[in-house]
Amino acid sequence: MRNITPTAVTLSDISAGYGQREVLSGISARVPLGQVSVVVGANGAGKSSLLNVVAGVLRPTKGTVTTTGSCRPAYVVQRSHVSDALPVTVRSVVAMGRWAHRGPWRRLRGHDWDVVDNCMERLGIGALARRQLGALSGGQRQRVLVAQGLAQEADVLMLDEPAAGMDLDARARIDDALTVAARGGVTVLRVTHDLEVARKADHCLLLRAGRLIGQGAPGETLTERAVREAWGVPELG
Ligand SMILES: Nc1ncnc2c1ncn2[C@@H]1O[C@H](COP(=O)(O)OP(=O)(O)OP(=O)(O)O)[C@@H](O)[C@H]1O
Repeated sequence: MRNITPTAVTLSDISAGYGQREVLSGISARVPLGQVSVVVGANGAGKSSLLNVVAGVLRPTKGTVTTTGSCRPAYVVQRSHVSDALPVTVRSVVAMGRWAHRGPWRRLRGHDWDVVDNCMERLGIGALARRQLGALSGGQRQRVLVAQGLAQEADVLMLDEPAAGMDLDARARIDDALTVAARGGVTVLRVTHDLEVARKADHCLLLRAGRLIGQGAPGETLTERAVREAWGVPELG
């Protein structure tokens, strides 16, 4: 008998879009508790939109999102959504992640700073602690945002292409940090168009043109045929 992990988030027959344009249609899927799940597919397939529906940022026109048990969310945006001019240090940005526990502008306690420093170490940005966010490279900045997400110690951590444009070392750091978080009980849901990342996840949701064409363990879901279909590549011969 297969061992089915409990579900953290259930999507039932979700449709969503922008204005009159529907970009997600009839999506029913589950996000398993305490695992790393990926939303994978080609450009424009609707990955970010689906993440936004789960995060409650984009309201579905049809269907429901239900969560099980404790479900405090954290959402890590893409670095391009953060202003270069923000006059704050790296450590302060990561510390903002603790507002989820202490409330905004409240004095952080010793434990909060331990979490902040630990999250920076996990992402390999400890040495950047006193630098201004705006003075960092794109890849460094993205790691700061992931550290901020981890510092929230959320139940469900959602990330939109957290490793986009990064070098191998930074990507490995992010992968490891997310895996460790999941092993600690956090439900991780990340968007990626990188098949290598998707194959290493515990669970994947494969999208094509706004529809779910597969879900489950990557080994079973990301077959050559399914990948060809998702990327619109015709079969040879
Ligand atoms: N704010 C918006 N307003 C209007 N249309 C949008 C908006 N955001 C996304 N779309 C459209 O919705 C569709 C799905 O976009 P989405 O960003 O969800 O896809 P994606 O799979 O994450 O793409 P990518 O890999 O290129 O980031 C696209 O056709 C896109 O043009």
